[in-house]
Amino acid sequence: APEGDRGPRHSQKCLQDSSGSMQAPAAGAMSHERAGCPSLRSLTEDCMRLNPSFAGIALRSLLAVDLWASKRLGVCAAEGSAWGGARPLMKVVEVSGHGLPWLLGTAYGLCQSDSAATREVLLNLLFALLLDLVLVAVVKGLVKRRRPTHNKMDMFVTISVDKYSFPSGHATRAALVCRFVLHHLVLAVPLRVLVVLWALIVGISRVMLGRHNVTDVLFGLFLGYALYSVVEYCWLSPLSAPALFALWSS
Ligand SMILES: CC(C)=CCC/C(C)=C/CC/C(C)=C/CC/C(C)=C/COP(=O)(O)O
Repeated sequence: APEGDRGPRHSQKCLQDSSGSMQAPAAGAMSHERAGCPSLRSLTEDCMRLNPSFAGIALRSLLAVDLWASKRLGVCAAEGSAWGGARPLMKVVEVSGHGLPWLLGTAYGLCQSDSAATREVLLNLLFALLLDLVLVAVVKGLVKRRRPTHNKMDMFVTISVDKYSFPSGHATRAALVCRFVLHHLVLAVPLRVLVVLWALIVGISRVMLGRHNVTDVLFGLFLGYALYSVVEYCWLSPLSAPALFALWSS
């Protein structure tokens, strides 16, 4: 009979010795395999494949919904897509959340600032942006999730791990910068609302451009939000990092 038709009775027979009693699996496994019977381990693996856990089913279902929704929401993924006309605008939003302008702008501000308080804030922002870049690169390298198939790889300056999509680096940066700015800049309420809207639009634009799946962006926003707490915890000051501040005070 084919492998799949043998069923539990076959498995049970294989685990019994000639006297009909059940054998300890480790002792019997080798001889049973030699006799053409699957080992207990391969039976357990087959069983897990046929009967996956609830968590496994939930994860697969979530990923299926994620792929389906991301494909439908990727309305600016190409010029010919449903909202292809909005693609240039989405690409401007993309540049506004890119790492390079943020890093260069912060470094420039740091070199130009002549107040100790501004320098402290900008140094911590630079530290936060670099930490974010490293963290996202590590997670992308570990998870290795491919970008959606409908994404056109025409992004402005990327590094090698940016071929992967989990998590969205733009989303982590947007959430991190948003929290940072709201905590350290005194802004009028309409401006504070604008900062939050900018972060959300950066996240949404990643899916609309077809760069990311929805879960990449949601996790990215969460990671950036959480990373700000780490930055606050490790806050660099002339007391905690005197050598670093000495670089700019001379
Ligand atoms: C310290 C200074 C001033 C410069 C550091 C230079 C440096 C290492 C720059 C790298 C910036 C860069 C290329 C970031 C990648 C941004 C990017 C394309 C992320 C991908 O975002 P995603 O949302 O598509 O995941």
